[in-house]
Amino acid sequence: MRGGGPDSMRPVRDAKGGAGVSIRPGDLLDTLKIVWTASPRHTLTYAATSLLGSALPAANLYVGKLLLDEVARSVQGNVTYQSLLTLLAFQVGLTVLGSLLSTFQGAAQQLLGDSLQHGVSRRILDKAAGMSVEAFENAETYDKLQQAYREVGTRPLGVATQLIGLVGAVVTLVSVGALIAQLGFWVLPLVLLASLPGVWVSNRFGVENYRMLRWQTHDARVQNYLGSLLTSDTLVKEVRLFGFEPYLLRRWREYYLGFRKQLEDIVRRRALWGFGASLLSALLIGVASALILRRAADGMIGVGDFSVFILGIAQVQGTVSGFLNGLSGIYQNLLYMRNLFEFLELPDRDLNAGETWSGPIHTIEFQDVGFRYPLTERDVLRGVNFTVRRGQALALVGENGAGKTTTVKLLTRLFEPTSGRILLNGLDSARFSPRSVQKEMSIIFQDFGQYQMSVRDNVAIAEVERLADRPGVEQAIEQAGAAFVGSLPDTLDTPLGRLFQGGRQLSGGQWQRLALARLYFRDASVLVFDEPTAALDARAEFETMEALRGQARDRITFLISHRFSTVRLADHILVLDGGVVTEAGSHAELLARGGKYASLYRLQASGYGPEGAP
Ligand SMILES: Nc1ncnc2c1ncn2[C@@H]1O[C@H](COP(=O)(O)OP(=O)(O)OP(=O)(O)O)[C@@H](O)[C@H]1O
Repeated sequence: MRGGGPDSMRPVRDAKGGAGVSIRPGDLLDTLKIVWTASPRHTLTYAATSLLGSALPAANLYVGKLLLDEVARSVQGNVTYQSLLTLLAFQVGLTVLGSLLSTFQGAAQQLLGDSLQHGVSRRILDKAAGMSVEAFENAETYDKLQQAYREVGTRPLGVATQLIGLVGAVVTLVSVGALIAQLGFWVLPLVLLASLPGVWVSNRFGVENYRMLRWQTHDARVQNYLGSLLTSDTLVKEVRLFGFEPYLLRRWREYYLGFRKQLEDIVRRRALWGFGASLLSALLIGVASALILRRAADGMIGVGDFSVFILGIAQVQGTVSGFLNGLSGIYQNLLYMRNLFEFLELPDRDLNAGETWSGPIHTIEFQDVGFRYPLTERDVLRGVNFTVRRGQALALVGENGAGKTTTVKLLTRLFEPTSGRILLNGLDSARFSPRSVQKEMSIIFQDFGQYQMSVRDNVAIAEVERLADRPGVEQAIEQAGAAFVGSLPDTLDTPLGRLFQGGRQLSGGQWQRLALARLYFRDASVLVFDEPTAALDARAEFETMEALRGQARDRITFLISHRFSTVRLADHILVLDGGVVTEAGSHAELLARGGKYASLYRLQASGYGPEGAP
């Protein structure tokens, strides 16, 4: 798991703590630019229909008032049926216009949302594709990426629609307000005032809710991870056998209970404040109603005016609440956008920066190489020196955590050394672009990928330019001894894995052979085997090592293995201990030296019986 296993899980944090993020002045404009670029046509359509629609409530109120006044006058007999019908036609016209506008508005919103989701997802994926391995191994960056990607479907569109909604609300408020204001100068302020308490409450708790969710991101990820352990097909065997389901469920529930406590706290406080706010609002509306009825009793306003007041209150309240909710919504969405911008602004690691390396690598020399993982306090490699030449195989041995994989990460330019240099053919590797150097290297990692794609894709993605090179794939499969491919229903085109329908699941060793085929498929002068035989049976291991020796003739081979039967085949062996090279030499030399290598070798050999001994 990224960011550590369950042992490194942090406790649920307090929801009321600061979110640690605040929006910047340019964020709104930047967001609008993103929206506009996603689809200018739909942005315009949405804005135009939305703003036109905002003027309709006032028009409706006004026509309704005229209609009521006419009906009242018709009681006295001085109104023609014709004039009533004309007003009705206006009202029907407004209704039709309203539904026409909202139809266009809805369609534009859906299409704009789709373009935005695609556009922003694309930017996030582009960014993720260019991010260093280091960034992925950093929990904070990884959280940012996850959050940005998770909410990409709603947030940017939210800012746009809410902002246009705000302008629309102003149009509605001004037009409806102008009608209400004619009933008396105090009516509008009272009605506006009555809307505020409820809106304040929803605004305040909306922000708090958002902060709570933000704070829960890390813990929610841990909880999700725990859930995924219980639903994973690959882990089910281990989980059942060790029987740690109750532990996982308990941890999962602990996180849930933590979230629940925070939610209950917010819901309780929100309910209390909400109740108080609605009482206050009812009181203010009561006062306004009493005052207006006073004027009606005095014969100063008619039935049409009264309808404007009654319907206007609801309209103003709804619009003010929409306006302020829109404000807080924009704020929350902008907080998300800030996270997105911060993510997009993370320094890129340009894999193409530097001179372009071309041609085979003949020698690799580590000169005093040291390394410390970012944000950590300990050097995991110190003063590592060695030279390896074409045709040679170098084995790295050492106990778990000794620094073997890290050495390979530096060699393959996934990370850069914090001190010292790596020379390729005598030239400083740092001068050359990581991508061009990586082109000369092929690798099978300890935790190699099991791609839920076809057999052919699993092999050929090592060199995507040659995806169609069927003979090349077949050759690599043969070199890797992955003969089982021939008995798959569609041979190279058989889909693999259980994720998708029709996929064939392979055994661990079969997957590993495909990973080996992937390594062979790339035409590289440096081959790196990080535990290449861990999942292979004895025969497969032997064959692999034979093939490896064949391959190694005109290449440089790096081999990490805990199996000494494999390691002894290497020309040169480095023993790493706590990030330092403690012994170096050939198998025979190291045995003769009688140091750590010799003792580890004898320890393992004794496990294999007398034949295993040197
Ligand atoms: N991404 C990382 N961030 C911080 N520390 C790391 C990271 N990856 C590895 N380490 C630390 O670096 C040290 C060397 O790890 P490395 O993976 O190179 O060991 P290894 O010799 O390959 O071990 P193994 O035999 O278990 O594969 C370990 O102490 C490990 O905890």
